[in-house]
Amino acid sequence: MSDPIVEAVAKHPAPEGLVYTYGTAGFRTKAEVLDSVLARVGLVASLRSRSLKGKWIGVMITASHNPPEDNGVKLVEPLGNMLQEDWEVISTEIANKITPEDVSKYYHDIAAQEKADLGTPARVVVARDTRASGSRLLGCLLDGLKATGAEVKEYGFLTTPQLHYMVRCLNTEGTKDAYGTPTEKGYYEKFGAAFKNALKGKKPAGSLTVDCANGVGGPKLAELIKYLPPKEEALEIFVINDNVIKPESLNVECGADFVKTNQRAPPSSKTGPGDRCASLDGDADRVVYYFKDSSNVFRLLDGDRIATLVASFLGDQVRLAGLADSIKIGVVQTAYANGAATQYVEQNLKLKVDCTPTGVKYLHHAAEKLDIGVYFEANGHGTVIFSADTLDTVAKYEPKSPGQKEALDVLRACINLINQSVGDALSDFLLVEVVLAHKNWGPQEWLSTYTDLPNRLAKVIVKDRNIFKTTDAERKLVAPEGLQGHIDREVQKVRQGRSFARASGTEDAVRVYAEAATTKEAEDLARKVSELVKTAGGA
Ligand SMILES: CC(=O)N[C@H]1[C@@H](OP(=O)(O)O)O[C@H](CO)[C@@H](O)[C@@H]1O
Ligand SMILES: [Mg+2]
Repeated sequence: MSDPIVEAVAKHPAPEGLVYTYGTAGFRTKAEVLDSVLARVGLVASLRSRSLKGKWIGVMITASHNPPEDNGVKLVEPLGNMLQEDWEVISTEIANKITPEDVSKYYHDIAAQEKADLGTPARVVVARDTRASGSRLLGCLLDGLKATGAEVKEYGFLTTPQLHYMVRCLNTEGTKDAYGTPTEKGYYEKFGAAFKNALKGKKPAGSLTVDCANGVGGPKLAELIKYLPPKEEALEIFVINDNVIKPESLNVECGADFVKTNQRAPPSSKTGPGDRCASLDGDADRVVYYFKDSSNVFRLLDGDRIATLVASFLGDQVRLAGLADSIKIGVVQTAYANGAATQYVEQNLKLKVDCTPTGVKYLHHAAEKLDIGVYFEANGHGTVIFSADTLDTVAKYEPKSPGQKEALDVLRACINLINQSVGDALSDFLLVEVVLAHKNWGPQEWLSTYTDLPNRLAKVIVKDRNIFKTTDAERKLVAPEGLQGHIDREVQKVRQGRSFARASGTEDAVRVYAEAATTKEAEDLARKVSELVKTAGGA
């Protein structure tokens, strides 16, 4: 009797000699070597769903901010979270099995181990970004899914956060936690209405130009705009870099990663001084803001800035609503957060800061422990999550004055405006616009809240990055032995110095971060620490 698993896997043979890893952002590499991985991810998605008694699992085909020739795939848990860690291991294992028979055996072993009854339904939601390789890879994924007999919902093109939203909606449909209608229209209606309610008649000053990285965010934002209040009443949005007809232009000289890495606007940007601009990445789960100041100097407002802005605003609304005693807000950052941002949150906003390892799943997890958890990576990935108790308190609270009612209304609308399933560039920028409108701030006022410490991020190529082991949320190295002591000595030589080195989870390199009182000191420190890393890594 033929084995459908063996057949599906044999149809998409793995290239010889390649090792795949399910990393921070799923599998991600050159699209031309991903066929076998996609077919096998189909098998894992079904197993995961069956291990959860048929809950919907998401599969997103994207390589986010990577170049157009790359692609990738990641799995989404039922409430929209990133894949659980033991399943990352299973995914890596199955991707690296050599023969189709090995894959099939492993599939059945995992089914037994994870109590995934193969006779019960498996449900999987799939979507992709606009990369040219996406349609071929989708075919490979569907072959894997079909072989397992899964029920598949195909959404075509979606942003990554839209896919997370669909997964959460499908799994909560008809329950008291129902998140929304699991359709694109449902998404636009939910966020469009929340934006209008959160603005409460306030109008953001000026317009916003959104660079969509020539990715899937472009057409999706164009659609979302149809559900926002008319521009005369609320926000005028100019959409640029939205060319998805030319997939080779994806993330090229535009997008959030270009802006953050190069610390400059996309060359195509034509805005004037004081005009707010935002850039999304290729799958629209990251956003950074920027503008030209009155001297025509480029100014970046990154994820740290979004976190501080939003935390301060939500703190105000909670206090004004009379809820400060029952709801505590916290901010979660990684070691890449600028030291000035951390200090501002602790000393000016008087809020708690937690630091976690790099990667959204760690931040999300830490934020889940807070009443209101604001988490952003400096590069613009992030969101705000509200605990079940907080949602309950906010829903039931009876305001004692018109002022309390006003703040409570805004807070309730913000809860709906913020994508609870994952960081969402579209929802995040609408939230920023709401905050700026309420504060009556332009980008200059936002920037003036604190001054970033000059910093440098460098990449060092070493023989084996896996020898670099860290502790203390990746801020200190425990191996190679002695290296941390050398780094500490360099740090002490500069004013307000801070530096750390860690192996990247997405690239074959060690990242070095340094900040100090002046640009020169930050650059020197980054260079010295990079040299130490190079020597220790035997490059
Ligand atoms: C310094 C930096 O920006 N690191 C990024 C990058 O991780 P690395 O492990 O540093 O390669 O990609 C991750 C996935 O997109 C993202 O979560 C993270 O913030
Ligand atoms: Mg992304």
